[in-house]
Amino acid sequence: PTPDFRFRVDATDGQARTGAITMPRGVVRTPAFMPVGTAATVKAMYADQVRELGADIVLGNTYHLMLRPGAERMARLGGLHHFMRWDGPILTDSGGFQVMSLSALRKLDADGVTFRSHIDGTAHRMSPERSIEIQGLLGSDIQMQLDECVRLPAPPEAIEKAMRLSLRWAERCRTAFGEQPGKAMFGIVQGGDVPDLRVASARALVDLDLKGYAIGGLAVGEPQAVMLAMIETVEPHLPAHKPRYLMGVGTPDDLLRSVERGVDMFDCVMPTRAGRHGLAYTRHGRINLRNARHAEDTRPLDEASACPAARDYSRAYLHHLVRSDEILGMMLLTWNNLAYYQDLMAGMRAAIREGRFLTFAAETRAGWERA
Ligand SMILES: CNc1nc2cc3c(cc2[nH]1)N=C(N)NC3
Repeated sequence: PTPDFRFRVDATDGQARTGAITMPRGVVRTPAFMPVGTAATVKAMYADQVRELGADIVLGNTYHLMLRPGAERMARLGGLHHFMRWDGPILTDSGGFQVMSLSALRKLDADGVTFRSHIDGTAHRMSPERSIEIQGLLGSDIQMQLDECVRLPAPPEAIEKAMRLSLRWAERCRTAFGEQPGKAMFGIVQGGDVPDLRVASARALVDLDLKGYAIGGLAVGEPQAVMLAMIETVEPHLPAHKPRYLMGVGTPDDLLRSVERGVDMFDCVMPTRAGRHGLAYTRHGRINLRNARHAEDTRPLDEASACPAARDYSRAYLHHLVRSDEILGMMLLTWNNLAYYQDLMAGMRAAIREGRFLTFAAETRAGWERA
């Protein structure tokens, strides 16, 4: 690991790229999938298991951690890495999206957002500066700017207003972040589903010379085609030598199609949340273990997997655990799903290196038909 934050592209295959981000806390192989660790835990997983299944970096949430246990308290306790026993890099979201999607009674102004906690109703204030301060107190390695996320569909004027506010907040976050060797602050491209606004946002953020660029305001219920069109609109305006991070994405198919279009980093609650609801992602496709057809199926989810949850337990047993609402069912399916996501990312990285990405994607999709 190096004293600074560095991104390198090792190989490309069309728009797809594979490489690595090196930081003092470790190396992140790209394309990378970041398991979501919202409340200082990747739900139902030990940190060691998350590492063993191949994740190099996890995501934490400013919004949740500032409410509980509190940013200053987390700092007193030694920071998020020590607290949750994860010694690799951590990326933290800024709270912009969570305030809009989780908090009650929020009031947004040019200076920030005032909101009430969804946990206990207490009032809180988040400004660009406070978001960066909190992410610093948590010990975050990659910090996200505070942005304003509009829910789609929305009138173009509202989308433009939010995009311009987010740009002003990006500048304030960059000033507040200052120079922190080994750490990074990423901007977030906004602009909804309006191509011209997306391009204007991307170009203005690139002028700020940030260390990485997220594409935000997507994966909020829009059709996959719209999401892919926005990536294609923005990608040519982002520097090739800096990471691109698509926030909140996605299904295995979303990942394949987004990597194909030049995205390097992802986070999504899909594999962990689906696991808790009895859904297994496998190379044969998605399997709902609650379904009675599994009641006497002695096969494992995937006998070829290196993950014990996929290889060593019968579908009948997993079906029983899910039907019985047993905690072990959530644990094993979360483990399986995260392992499958990491295997998919590793497969993409190898395929890009060997110049066979499109073949890999086609073969992967073909495998899903046999769930
Ligand atoms: C689940 N979909 C999703 N879209 C997102 C979009 C954003 C985000 C988180 C998301 N999650 N965080 C931000 N700070 N801004 C944009």
